[in-house]
Amino acid sequence: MWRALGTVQDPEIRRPITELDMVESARVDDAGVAHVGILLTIVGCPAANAIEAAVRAAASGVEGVGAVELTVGVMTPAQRQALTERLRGDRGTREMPFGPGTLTRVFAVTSGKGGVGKSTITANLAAAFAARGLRVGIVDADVHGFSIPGLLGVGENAPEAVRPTRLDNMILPPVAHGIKLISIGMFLDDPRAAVAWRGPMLHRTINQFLTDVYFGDLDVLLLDLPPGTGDIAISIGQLLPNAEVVVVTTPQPAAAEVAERSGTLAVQTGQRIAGVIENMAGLVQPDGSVLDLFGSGGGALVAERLSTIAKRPVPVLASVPLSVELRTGGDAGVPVVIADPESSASRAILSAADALLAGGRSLAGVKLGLSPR
Ligand SMILES: Nc1ncnc2c1ncn2[C@@H]1O[C@H](COP(=O)(O)OP(=O)(O)OP(=O)(O)O)[C@@H](O)[C@H]1O
Repeated sequence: MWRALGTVQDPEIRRPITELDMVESARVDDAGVAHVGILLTIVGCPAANAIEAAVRAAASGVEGVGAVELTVGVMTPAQRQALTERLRGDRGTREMPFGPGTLTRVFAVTSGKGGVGKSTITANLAAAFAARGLRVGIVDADVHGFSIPGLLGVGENAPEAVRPTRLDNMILPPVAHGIKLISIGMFLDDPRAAVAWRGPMLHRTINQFLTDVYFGDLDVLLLDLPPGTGDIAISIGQLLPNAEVVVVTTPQPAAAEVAERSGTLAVQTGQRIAGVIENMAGLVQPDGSVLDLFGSGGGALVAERLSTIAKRPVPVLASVPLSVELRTGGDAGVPVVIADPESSASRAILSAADALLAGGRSLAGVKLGLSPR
């Protein structure tokens, strides 16, 4: 029975419920009735129905079990605190786990100006990493123009709950398409309201996202930065000097200069520029001809200039074409990389993700900060 219950994962924490002290009791009586008591983390846990159904299914699959009697309780504050301490593991009470020394690859996706598809690329890169079997998280740091929840289908019109669960001072991020995500949009009473915060407040919010949100052990963390070189980009530079920066630009040569500035800031804060992704490149038309709506060469130009600034070669990771599928996938909350992995946009993004993984930094000397089970 215990083994069967061990196959049930908490959908938000993504660990077996048997490891989270969520199974209070489990026994099978002589009549073949399984008596299972589970403890939810909080009252009104959004995952309650899913957990109950999974527990029932797992218990009834055990040999000799004819019926399942399930009792559902809620953890006491002390049990909850023990759980959050355990989840934080050896990282101590409120330490930020993604700074220098982390085993997680941290990519900050930036652009010189808005509307170049930075958020669309971030969501699709995350989906590409998840498709490669990696554990992926996204911090939507574009607090003034948050769009990641919508792009991954947890926007205001989506069926899933968009309010993250809170376990005392730990925040459990919603999971969409296997990606854990957190966004300022999830904390606003009115997601349409403008966020009018200044630097210190933004800095605190990003710091809190990185510290109090339980991402668990991630292989990759992506940050969707606001366009330009504002307060958030500087905060991320200070908090995560180990982050690798991905610069998104259009093929328009005139856009190259502004994109270059974002890369320059990264170099100044000691971050490594992982590469450039050119987005909105030539549109293949029904007759097979290519329409360069936004010109061409912008990606190569930015990469060349950033190579000079960084004093090391900065590659163009991919050139993603203008694509109706990419746009409609974003509108529908299903990244094109998942919906149509064979489309030309998907192939370009998947190859960019592979190039990013291949260009990994050395882990020599990095402390193994894995959470205990
Ligand atoms: N390659 C592409 N082909 C077609 N449409 C695209 C492409 N890339 C992005 N788009 C569309 O362009 C619009 C802007 O994209 P997105 O919101 O990702 O840009 P952004 O750079 O993150 O903007 P901001 O930083 O201002 O939030 C969206 O409607 C998106 O669907």
